Amino acid sequence: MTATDTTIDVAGLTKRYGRQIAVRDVDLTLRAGECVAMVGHNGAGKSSLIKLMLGLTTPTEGSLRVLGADPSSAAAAEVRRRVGFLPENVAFHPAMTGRECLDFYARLKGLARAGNDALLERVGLEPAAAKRRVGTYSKGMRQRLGLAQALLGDPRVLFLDEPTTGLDPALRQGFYDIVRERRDGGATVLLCSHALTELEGQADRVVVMNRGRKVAEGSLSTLRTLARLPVRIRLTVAEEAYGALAAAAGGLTRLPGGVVELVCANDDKVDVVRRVTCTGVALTDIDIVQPSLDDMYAHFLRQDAAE
Ligand SMILES: Nc1ncnc2c1ncn2[C@@H]1O[C@H](COP(=O)(O)OP(=O)(O)OP(=O)(O)O)[C@@H](O)[C@H]1O
Repeated sequence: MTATDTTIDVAGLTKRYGRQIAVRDVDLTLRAGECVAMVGHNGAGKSSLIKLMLGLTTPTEGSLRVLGADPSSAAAAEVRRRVGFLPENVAFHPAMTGRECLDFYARLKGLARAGNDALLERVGLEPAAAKRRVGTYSKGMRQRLGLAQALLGDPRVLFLDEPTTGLDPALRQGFYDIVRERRDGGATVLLCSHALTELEGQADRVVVMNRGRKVAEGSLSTLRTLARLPVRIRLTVAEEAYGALAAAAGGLTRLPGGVVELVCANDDKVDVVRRVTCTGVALTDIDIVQPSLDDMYAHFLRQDAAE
């Protein structure tokens, strides 16, 4: 990884609205070819940070570079053409067709309209749908059009704010397929979401925000190591074996379906499994459940509150 891979560089960034501090002293570096998820409660500062990166607002303190330029400066006009943004509540003129909307945004970005049909098809809006007025679109179709708008001009930086809210699982999957395609093509993707479980497997890195501050950052495995949350070992065994298991591995919790759960530190899991198998009890199944992104998120918020 070289310095030229850096697409977004944020240092000591603070944004105040009067007495309200929306973003507090945030440092963040994003690189080409990575998908980063920013998670946080309502009011954590995610949208404020994206607005700063888009150049829609200016920092109160700190510095910010997007593709090498200050995004709010006049000099960043060219940079803005290489940035795509899908806002949380995307809205288009209901009387315009999907195709007309996309052509309109292409003109705003100073782009040719030639590739727009292909782009609409890529996001799943077939020609018949693209000819319909947006007012007749379902939520999923509006969101697909929003994504097509964000992808105009093959942006090097893509901001997606709550992109999958209200989409069914199949649409969400299709959405993430496109995100992965862009990331693999070298774009930086920053996506904000409350839907933590669906981010597992999608994001290379997670940034946890709380009350305007960045409280944790890293890949899921890094966050797991930092959080040091226990793992759950779930065993399916006959009921008469419970006593032997409890003696070998400590306290256990009974779950439905003949399953018992043992909780231990991640570093101890191999040892616990060894002790369990040494008891000689007949195991029908074994499952090791790592802490979810939801668990880690809750942990970092608790830690931040305690500090
Ligand atoms: N224009 C503004 N004027 C005053 N306060 C603002 C403004 N924009 C945001 N804030 C405040 O800054 C804080 C951070 O808000 P922000 O919208 O960035 O959070 P968020 O993490 O995006 O939340 P959500 O998930 O609800 O979109 C909140 O307390 C909010 O009320």
